[in-house]
Amino acid sequence: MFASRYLEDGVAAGHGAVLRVGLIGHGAIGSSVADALRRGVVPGAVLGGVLTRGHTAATAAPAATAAPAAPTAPATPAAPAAPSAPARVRDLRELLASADVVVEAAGQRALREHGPAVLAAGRDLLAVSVGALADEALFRELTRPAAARSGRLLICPGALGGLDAVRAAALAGPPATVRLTSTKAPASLVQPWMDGATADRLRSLRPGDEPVTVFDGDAREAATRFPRNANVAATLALAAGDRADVRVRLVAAPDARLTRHVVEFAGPLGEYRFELANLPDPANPATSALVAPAVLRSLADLVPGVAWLVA
Ligand SMILES: NC(=O)C1=CN([C@@H]2O[C@H](COP(=O)(O)OP(=O)(O)OC[C@H]3O[C@@H](n4cnc5c(N)ncnc54)[C@H](OP(=O)(O)O)[C@@H]3O)[C@@H](O)[C@H]2O)C=CC1
Ligand SMILES: O=C([O-])CC(=O)C(=O)O
Repeated sequence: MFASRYLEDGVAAGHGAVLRVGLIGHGAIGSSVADALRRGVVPGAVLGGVLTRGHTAATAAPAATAAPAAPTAPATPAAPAAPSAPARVRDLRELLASADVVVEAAGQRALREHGPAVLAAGRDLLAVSVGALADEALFRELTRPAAARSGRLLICPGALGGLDAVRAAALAGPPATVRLTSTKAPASLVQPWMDGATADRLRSLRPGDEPVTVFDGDAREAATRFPRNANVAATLALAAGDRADVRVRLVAAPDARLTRHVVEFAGPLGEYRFELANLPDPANPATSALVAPAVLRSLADLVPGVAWLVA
């Protein structure tokens, strides 16, 4: 259904059967996604525009009008990167004009700030900063019945995996246990609200020191208190049927070369355990390098005319 809408829009706008992607954020995730789209890694998807606040040095290039999506055939993944500046837009209005789907990869505040307007404009919104949905009011606003507007909120699995099985099993009945244990390098877990002693303790952990549990509680609180670390907790809770009782433990591990997420799920059909050990993104070690490809995978599912999927 949505695919044919993109197809018709694209053809009507003279862009051919392409999916134009608008990006909010051009940091570790956004810049990788933008580069991959330019290289044609997702056949049928093109970069429409990129919106940032221009606060971060690496993303503070002067604003320029976004180029409209070109109707060219997508390159193969092996094609060399197109050396071009991001298709920078000045504001959300300009981004919406250049996009069929908008990807939020900019932080929980950005999802709060732009999410409602994206959906109201009839664009689908692929959210990465899923922890923002721990705010009940925002969740209700972004998930109002589709009849009220045509855009849909799509949740990117991001750094997690196994959510297909969790979603499927949760449809069979409420799970008895849903647990997430995330282990990261200590510096990535330091938060502005922590007292000086706690922050200093985390920063001073050295290889060989014992891991330190920095949080043990529910998914909503985890996502709120660790907005750059525990979006995955909110994602798991939603996949398990919007459960309030998902237990989350965040561990600072001085020896952690990889960011580890362990999902444990027990439901009426069985028990599952998924463990992901992700390389951190070199541009932002708090973010797993898997997240940008996860966005690309989600976008690939939205391209019109796709013949087969592992959905
Ligand atoms: N679901 C998951 O598995 C994961 C989710 N995340 C989420 O993704 C977010 C982005 O991660 P990452 O790319 O590593 O972060 P970075 O800090 O590397 O990049 C953030 C980008 O967003 C831009 N930005 C920030 N606020 C706004 C805004 N209000 N409007 C427009 N642009 C904005 C920044 O530019 P500027 O400052 O110039 O505006 C920058 O380009 C994280 O904050 C986290 O919420 C991260 C990892 C995993
Ligand atoms: O990238 C990760 O491993 C997870 C993460 O930061 C988040 O969920 O916010």
